[in-house]
Amino acid sequence: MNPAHDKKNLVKLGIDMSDVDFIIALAGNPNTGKSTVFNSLTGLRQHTGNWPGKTVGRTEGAFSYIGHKYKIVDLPGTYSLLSTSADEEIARDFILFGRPDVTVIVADATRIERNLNLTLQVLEITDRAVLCLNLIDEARRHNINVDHIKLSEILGIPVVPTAARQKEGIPELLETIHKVATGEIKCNPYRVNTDFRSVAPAVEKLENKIKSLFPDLPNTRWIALRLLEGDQKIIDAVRSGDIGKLISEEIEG
Ligand SMILES: Nc1nc2c(ncn2[C@@H]2O[C@H](COP(=O)(O)OP(=O)(O)OP(=O)(O)O)[C@@H](O)[C@H]2O)c(=O)[nH]1
Ligand SMILES: [Mg+2]
Repeated sequence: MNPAHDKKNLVKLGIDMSDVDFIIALAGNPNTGKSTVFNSLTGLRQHTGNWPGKTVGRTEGAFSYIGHKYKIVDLPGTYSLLSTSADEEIARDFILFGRPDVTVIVADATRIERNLNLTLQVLEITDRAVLCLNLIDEARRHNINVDHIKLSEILGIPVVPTAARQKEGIPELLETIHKVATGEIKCNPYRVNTDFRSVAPAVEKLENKIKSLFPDLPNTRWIALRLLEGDQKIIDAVRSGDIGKLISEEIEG
């Protein structure tokens, strides 16, 4: 057992980490069934539904599986990790700084193309992820057939088809989460190629600078790429030092 999460940062983000072996995040576009998956894994009854079921902020729950204690965090629905809204920031900060042991991306099987945008963004940050291909019953009804095996090969992470409302596929999802958390399944995530010769030196230079300013910041490469893209929120956070706050407070305290 070798947890990959950043306990210090998770505590800073407000997560109670006592009695936890592994931490799981549930991310995904709005209305893909994240809270329904959360409920079926934890036995809790988070409110679900189109409206007013929308999840705001985070919700935590827990479950045990084969002797391990899991904490699972239901994140607000978001189309992107390139934050423009408070909800998107909550999801991004949790994945970026908390570094969950497994990030489960809940996707709508009837809108797979649109959902892959967030999936690829999550795979830029972490290499421990599972794609939960939810609403597979709806896809079937519309004669949409997603080749989940092929998709898994391309993405380099496990893909589990589910119909969470009917609890279909949930045991398989649980088993897969467990295998990724414990390292039994090793992911090899698809990464959009950013190693172009023309930008590589710039990325490296920026990354080194960020590392020297904020030595404990994880995912400095991701931050460097956002700076080069001109992501204003990240630029502001680096300029003001806010991006390192989470960590520097810990060092000072
Ligand atoms: N047919 C079908 N409906 C589902 C499935 N999973 C969830 N739903 C329904 O889809 C709606 C949205 O589900 P939620 O679990 O609230 O979705 P969410 O992703 O948490 O939504 P946000 O928090 O707003 O992002 C609810 O009416 C669920 O009952 C599924 O597998 N099949
Ligand atoms: Mg929800």
